[in-house]
Amino acid sequence: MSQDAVQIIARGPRLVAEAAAVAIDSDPTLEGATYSILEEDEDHDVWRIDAFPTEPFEIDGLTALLAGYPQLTVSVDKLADADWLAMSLSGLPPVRAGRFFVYGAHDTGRAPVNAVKLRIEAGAAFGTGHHGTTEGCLSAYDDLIKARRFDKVLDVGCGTGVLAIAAARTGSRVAVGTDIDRDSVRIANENATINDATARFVHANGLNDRLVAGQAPYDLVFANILARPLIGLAQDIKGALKPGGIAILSGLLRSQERMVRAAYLSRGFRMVKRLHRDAWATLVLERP
Ligand SMILES: C[S@@+](CC[C@H](N)C(=O)[O-])C[C@H]1O[C@@H](n2cnc3c(N)ncnc32)[C@H](O)[C@@H]1O
Repeated sequence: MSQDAVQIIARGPRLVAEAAAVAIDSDPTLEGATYSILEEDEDHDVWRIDAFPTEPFEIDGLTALLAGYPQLTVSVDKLADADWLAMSLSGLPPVRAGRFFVYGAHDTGRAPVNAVKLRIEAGAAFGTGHHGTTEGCLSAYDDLIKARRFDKVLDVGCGTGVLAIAAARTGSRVAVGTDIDRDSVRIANENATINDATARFVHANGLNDRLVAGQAPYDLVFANILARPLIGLAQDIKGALKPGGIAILSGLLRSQERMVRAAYLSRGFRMVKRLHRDAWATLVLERP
């Protein structure tokens, strides 16, 4: 991470903010830039993009891209400390998603008795439960396990490992995850230990790993990554699932739902459910 970490904030109407978010997703040079999009003021149609570029070329790329949307008001603020991510997470409140209660060390003792408690230390990884995509995946999963048990679960793009850990803690015998980011894999394995969960995480691109292949076929695959990789991985995810198995997909914007859905429906998947959180969509699909 560069010394001068910045936060770029862009505010404007939903359609414009969503179009800018799609443009960020489509720009291969901005693949590593983390951002979120959410509704800030429902009454006045104010949506907000928060981007956290870590390299000078990402700052330049994002600023130039957002300048192409004159209806957005853009500000670039220096963050006081290079450890901005840890700082921003340390004060976050716990999250309740279905039966799951996701909390950090600072919230120990606040968990309700009847919840499945997941203590997640994020560090530099994504997945505290606060993001609409993680929360959407956990809520969709919580709903499914009311009626069905998923013996083997795969989590593609595990981040903190929160999704596979949730599965391991609710009866899945096998819970494995992959991430292209080595720090995330380390953090996810640490979180598995903290939560006494038999989940295992490996460094891999998509499903491309011997452990992942060795445990296939799966009853359920989580993939909370971006729209483009979700489309690119459709065939691999189908190949890794049992017939009748479930894919929970997130990381896509509502505006990208149709194209992601098409990639899976064209392979015979059936749409089971979709959830919306802020601008984000979570899709639940069943393999033929
Ligand atoms: C949005 S985060 C999701 C984290 C967590 N699963 C959750 O739901 O909160 C996406 C994660 O996918 C990882 N990722 C992106 N592309 C990937 C790929 N092709 N293969 C494996 N992991 C990938 C990123 O490094 C990041 O940790």
